[in-house]
Amino acid sequence: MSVDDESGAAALGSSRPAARIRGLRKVYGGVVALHGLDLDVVPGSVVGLIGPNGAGKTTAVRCIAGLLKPDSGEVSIAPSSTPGKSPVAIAAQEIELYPGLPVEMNLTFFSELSGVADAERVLAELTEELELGPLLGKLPKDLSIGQQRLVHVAAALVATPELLLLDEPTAALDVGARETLLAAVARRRAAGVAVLLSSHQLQEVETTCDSIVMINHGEVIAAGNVDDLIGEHGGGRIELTVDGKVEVVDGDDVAAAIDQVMATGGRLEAVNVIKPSLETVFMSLTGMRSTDVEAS
Ligand SMILES: Nc1ncnc2c1ncn2[C@@H]1O[C@H](COP(=O)(O)OP(=O)(O)OP(=O)(O)O)[C@@H](O)[C@H]1O
Repeated sequence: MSVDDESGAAALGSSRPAARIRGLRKVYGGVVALHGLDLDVVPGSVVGLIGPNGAGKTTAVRCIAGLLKPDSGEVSIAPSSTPGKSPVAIAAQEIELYPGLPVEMNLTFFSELSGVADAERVLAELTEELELGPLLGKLPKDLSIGQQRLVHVAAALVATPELLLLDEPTAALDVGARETLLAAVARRRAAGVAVLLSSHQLQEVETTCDSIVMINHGEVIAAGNVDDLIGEHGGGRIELTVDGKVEVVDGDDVAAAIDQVMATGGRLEAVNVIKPSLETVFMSLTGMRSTDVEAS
């Protein structure tokens, strides 16, 4: 990773990417995890990084954060435009908290590590924003997995980064905590932070992200504005279960789909109508079914 040495003063409010990724390639032994990823994340936007299990999302996020060395390619991170803020912070997929420190000390430690200005105020605001108050005195082992995840993401937010990398930040969060966290992400976007959000939760990606990069087997299979992609690839589909087998019919005409599938006989057990959405884009481009997507 390189942090550009030009002044970052123009980064906020400009279209200059906070992260500029070109030709990112990573091979593990014989497995090519990334074939040459191109990606920009501009200030004040949230880019969703989506793809099936093993697509290469975590590899990409870790390479961008500088935690993993790519085999080739360029990762440029814009320097911080504001003294006391970090250029980049990551909430990695694996929860990383110091087991011997209560939550408050963990967060204080991470804010000191990043050299954030006015750490006490930042921590107090974050505690209120993410409703962390009841957790502050507890050790990580005494938290639920969802609570640990929230504190783990908070440890990235205390760095007040200008580029925020989030790898499955809402995994294991309940509905309330998920909404609280996504609202915090939206506030940072509004404040000019560039966010890269990797997630399997396509509904939250659809509502939270301005654009997406969809990868499969380490290659980009779609990229762009969420609404444009839904318009282009997200036609509705109908899944009909006949004698335990799922048949997929494209379109939104349920009666015609039933007629088509029942023409060959069999017992109709279930009909699942899927409206155009990021999920239908995902299914159309990866060949997955809705049940696969729910399980992923
Ligand atoms: N340390 C490793 N050693 C060998 N292969 C690895 C390693 N880490 C990842 N891989 C492989 O690289 C590919 C991409 O993995 P990666 O974890 O980046 O995918 P992902 O999209 O984040 O998956 P998931 O959605 O399941 O978290 C997979 O084929 C995976 O098996």
